[in-house]
This record gives sequence, C-alpha cells and structure tokens, in this order.
Amino acid sequence: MPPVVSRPNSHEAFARAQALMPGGVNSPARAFGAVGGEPIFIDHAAGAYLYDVDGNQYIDYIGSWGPMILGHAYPPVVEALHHAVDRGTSYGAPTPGENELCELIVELVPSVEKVRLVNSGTEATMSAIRLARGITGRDRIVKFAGNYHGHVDSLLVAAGSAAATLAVPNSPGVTSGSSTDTLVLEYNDAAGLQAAFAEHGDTIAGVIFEPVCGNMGVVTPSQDFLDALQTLTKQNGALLICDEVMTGFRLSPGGAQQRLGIQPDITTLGKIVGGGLPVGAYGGSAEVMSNVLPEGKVFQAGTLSGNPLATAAGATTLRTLRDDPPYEKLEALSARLATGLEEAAAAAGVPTSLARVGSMLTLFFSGEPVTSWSSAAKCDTERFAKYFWGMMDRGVYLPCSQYEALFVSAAHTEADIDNTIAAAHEVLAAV
Ligand SMILES: Cc1ncc(COP(=O)(O)O)c(C=O)c1O
Ligand SMILES: NCC(=O)CCC(=O)O
Repeated sequence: MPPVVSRPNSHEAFARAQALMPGGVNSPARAFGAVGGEPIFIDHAAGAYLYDVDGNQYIDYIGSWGPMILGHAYPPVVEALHHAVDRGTSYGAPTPGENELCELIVELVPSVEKVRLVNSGTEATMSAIRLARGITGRDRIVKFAGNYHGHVDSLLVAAGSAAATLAVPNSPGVTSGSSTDTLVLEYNDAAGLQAAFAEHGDTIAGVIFEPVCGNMGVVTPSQDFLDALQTLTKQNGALLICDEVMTGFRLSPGGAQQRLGIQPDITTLGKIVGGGLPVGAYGGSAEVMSNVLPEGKVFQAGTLSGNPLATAAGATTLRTLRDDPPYEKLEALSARLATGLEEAAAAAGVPTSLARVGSMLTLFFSGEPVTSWSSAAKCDTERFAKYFWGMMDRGVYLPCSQYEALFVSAAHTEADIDNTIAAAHEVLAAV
C-alpha cells in the first residue's frame, strides 16, 4: 500500500468549496470537524477503494456511510443505471421499476407488507413518525440518546452521529414545541422505558430506535431492552418504529429485525435500499400503511420519489444480496478486522473496546464497553483523531468520528483487511 504523501489538489478544492457551501460541505458528517484538518476530495471509486483528486488510493471503510455494501461501481449496478438513464431520468409517474424494488423490500424485510419510497433516510423517519402520530392521534415520540434518525426537527434531540460529533445534539432552530413532543431516554435502559410508559403511556404515539446502533459508534441492544420495546409499545397502543436506515440489508437480507427477531410496526430504510442513489423507504403491515394518502389520510409525497435511476440501482443491489448473499464473507472479513484491531490496540497498550455486529464495527478509545450515550461520551476523542489521521496517511479511509460505524463491503479482500491491521499496529503504537 503506497503511503499518502500530499494532497494539494484536495486543499485547493476545499478552499473553493468553503466559499460556496457552509463549511465547504453538503453534510457536516464529512467535514472532518472532530478530527481536525481538511477533508479529501474524491475523484472516483471502484470496489473497496477510493481515489482522491491527488491520485492517492484509500481502502474505504465508509462506503458512502453505508450504502456501498457491494463495493463502489459494482458492475451490475452500473449496467442497470446505463440502461435506465437512456430511458429518461424522471417521469413523476408510476413505473414497473418501482414495483420491482418494492417487491424485493416486501420479500426481504419480514415486517413489511406494503412500502412507500422516499428520497432519503431522513424523509423515511419523518414520514414514519407522522404516520405513527396520524394513526394513534397522539403527539409524543420516544427516542434514545445517541441514536440518529436524520435531521427531522423532532428527532434532532440528543442526536448521535455528526450532531453528537460536532456538539449540537440539540440544534438551534428546532422549536421548543417539537422537542417537547420528543421524550429522550437512555439506550439499553428497559427500566427507563417502563417508567416513561408508566408516566406518559397514553400520549406516546411511537418509539423510534436503532435496532443496532451505529450513530454513537456500534452499540448492541440487550435482549431485555428489545423485549421491553416490543412489549411496552404493544401494551400501550404505541407504534414501534425500527430505524433500519443503516442496518437494513446489511446485518442480514432482512436487516436487524430478521437477525435479532424484532417485530416492529413500522420500518424505515435508506442507504443500501438505493444502491448508492438517493432512496429511503418506510413500510409496515398492509393495515398500518393503509393510513398513508391516497389510501388513508396521512399526507406524504415527493416529486422524485421512486425515481427510475434510483429504483434501478436499488433493485439490482437487493437482488444481488438475495441471490448471491455476501453475508458469510462479510462476517468472516469483519471478524478478522475486529480481531486484528483488538490485537493491535493490546500490543500498543491503548485502552479500547471493540464493538461489532456483522459488518458494522467501532474501535472505541475507552477501556469500558459502550452500551449507551453516557458510556460512549467517555471515549478519548483526541486519541481517536490521531489514530484517524495515522490511518489516512497510510491509505485507510475510516469514518472521521469516534461516533460512527465502520462498514466492511463484499469488495474488501483479506489482503485489504491485513493491510489495514498492519497500518493499525504502526499507528496505535504512536498515538
Ligand atoms: C439510523 C439512521 N437513520 C436515519 C438516517 C438519515 O438518513 P439520511 O442521511 O439518508 O437522511 C441515518 C443516516 O444518516 C441513519 O444512520
Ligand atoms: N452515520 C451518520 C450518517 O450516515 C450520516 C451521513 C451524512 O449525513 O453525511
């Protein structure tokens, strides 16, 4: 792996970008705010690799923050897009391609009988909570500290991911009304959830949660927490909203709900469902979804929803995951990476704890296991930043925050993993 020597073209591009976009970026997650320095500008990507505008190559463990489970420019997806683009890029009218993608979602995700396509994970969660409120006639939504559900006003409270990384878990501009209707609890705290239902049960429309959390780094749900979520929502007539934007089609063909045996009322999807194009989706039983306009009365719409390029990329990706499942390979590669990183940290005497579920993993710079936001917040983020840059300079592109998951793709090889571990040995010895 050639060392990365310099990035003058990225530097120049970032200078231009800063005059054009706030912070020079179109999403704060990619601004490198928590690790210092400047983001690299990407020229192109193929398989497991990113190539920056200075010609440096990186092993990519972000994969566009989750979607690229098959690797970049996966040939069948590229071919499907070529075929689609010649037929026009948007019609604002129904297409057979929408049926194909929705059939695959319904086939693969256990709790989904009917689904609505939108353009992002944020739109999916925004629509899901509106649906829960519309069905129940109640206002309150429960969410968990450190979980991130996109930039929906009422969910941008104690939010994880870039909101936590950049210290705005509660953004200015979110009205006190929206945050009053949001009840924030600790992840993995079944007793806290029980107490919240005891006090507010008849006003809670729904509980939204990450079934395996990725947005405060990877945090695994305990079985009693999962049981409490399902039992308490059912007992109190609230809807359980499983946010599988990150975990959907990643942790198994049917997502975290299939892997962990969760039965939600509404599921939100994003990332992989669009195969690298902008798609989100929300779905549930036919009965729950019958409340969405025009079948029901809960309004939700979109000019580009079900876009033909997006459905082509999404359907090709899901079909590949169904017909040629990469999950065993992902498990083996991810376990190899996790073990290697743990060994590298131990050899260097750096206190860490490694969390992994399938192909999502995080090396926390804290000796204690992380189970919720209060334990995640104890990590040594300065040490993480040194680790991040050391890895970057050795051609390994990691999420630029302690509070994110790293993703392994089916395009990674054992050699990529071993090179990454070798880099980690060098870097961790020096942080
Ligand atoms: C669990 C979860 N929900 C929702 C979102 C929001 O999705 P998007 O960025 O596509 O709006 C994300 C990621 O960004 C996520 O990880
Ligand atoms: N885990 C956080 C994300 O995936 C968000 C990416 C972005 O907003 O750029």
